[in-house]
Amino acid sequence: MQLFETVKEMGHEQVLFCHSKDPDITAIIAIHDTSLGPAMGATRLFPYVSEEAALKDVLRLSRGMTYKAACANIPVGGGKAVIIANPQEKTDGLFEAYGRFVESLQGRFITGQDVNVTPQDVRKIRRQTSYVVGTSEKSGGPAPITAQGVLLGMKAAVKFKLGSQELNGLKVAVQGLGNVGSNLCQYLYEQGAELYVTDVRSERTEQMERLYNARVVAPDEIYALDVDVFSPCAMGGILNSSNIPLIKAPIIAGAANNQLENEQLHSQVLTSMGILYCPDYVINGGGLINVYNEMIGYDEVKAFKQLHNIYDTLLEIFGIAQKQEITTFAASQRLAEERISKAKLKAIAA
Ligand SMILES: NC(=O)C1=CN([C@@H]2O[C@H](COP(=O)(O)OP(=O)(O)OC[C@H]3O[C@@H](n4cnc5c(N)ncnc54)[C@H](O)[C@@H]3O)[C@@H](O)[C@H]2O)C=CC1
Ligand SMILES: O=C(O)CCC(=O)C(=O)O
Repeated sequence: MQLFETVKEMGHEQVLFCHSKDPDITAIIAIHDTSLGPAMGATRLFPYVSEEAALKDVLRLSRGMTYKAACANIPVGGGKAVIIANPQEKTDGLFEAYGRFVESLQGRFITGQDVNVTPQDVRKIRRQTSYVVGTSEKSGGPAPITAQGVLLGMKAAVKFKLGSQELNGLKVAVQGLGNVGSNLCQYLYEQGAELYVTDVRSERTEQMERLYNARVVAPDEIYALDVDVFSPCAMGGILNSSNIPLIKAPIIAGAANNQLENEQLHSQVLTSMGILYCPDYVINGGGLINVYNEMIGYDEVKAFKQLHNIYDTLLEIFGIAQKQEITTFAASQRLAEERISKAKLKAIAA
């Protein structure tokens, strides 16, 4: 990867490569855009197969956060961080050392919990820096509200595609039953949806089967199910040229960040197949909305009002895409870029 060429093209302001010897830690913090406010984005811990894979992930995730904030109308910028490590090897020292790197940015980057990082881990990061969110008992952590946002987005998509926002009796396939996916299963069950689930961890699938009468399928069987909605809630890059042709669901509405392996190509393929794709950074904005509200002084009513915008924003995006004959991904990008430009102009004028 040509690093400077890539960051210029993607629009990043700063990429910080973090290393300490004792404890041994390797992490990357990417700040995409701070023109609307400090960069917010959670920290992911993952045993990446290569440094390039970690870098690619953090660059895409941080850019997605800029668009996510704009679509959610939240005055913050986009950032994200990845710690390259095995989840089995997490230590207090690792999170404390990472916290010192976050502190060194003096509030340009504010972080929280993503894949393989728990609220308890975030408390360890907080020992070294105050620039963390998602530890408040008051707001309940970002995952349940992210799942609520996905549910709202799914209702918008079902209304647009099938004519009614009713989820009762619809078949929904959920991939990934972690913090977000398991909450989503609960809400879908409460709405009367029929659940099909998969995870690489059998204890998670067993729990969903027991609690919500979900039908369990193998990880590679989830794509081809004859369902109404496919909800990817595991890792990114899971919609690619080999599995998209298998998808029968007319709607894709899930929480995972960076679902499309190749955004331009795969959003086009989905559109040509008549599949309505909910852009990930719009439908999964609930976590950001939650931690932002936590940062400014948590007010549940205000947070839920902002969360409900996900429904309207998605309907607006679907409308733009239909009218302009573009993909929903391109429509969301347009909407976000317009909002960012307007906010920048307003800031200059003030
Ligand atoms: N936690 C939050 O509030 C937010 C999360 N997201 C995104 O949503 C996704 C899920 O986040 P969390 O639930 O917090 O993560 P998590 O780590 O708690 O859950 C992910 C689950 O996916 C499973 N999984 C991994 N690979 C799989 C595969 N190939 N097939 C089936 N299952 C697989 C894992 O075993 C795990 O149970 C991530 O992409 C994250 O970036 C986005 C916005 C906010
Ligand atoms: O939890 C956070 O810090 C912000 C939310 C986030 O990172 C995400 O939506 O991916």
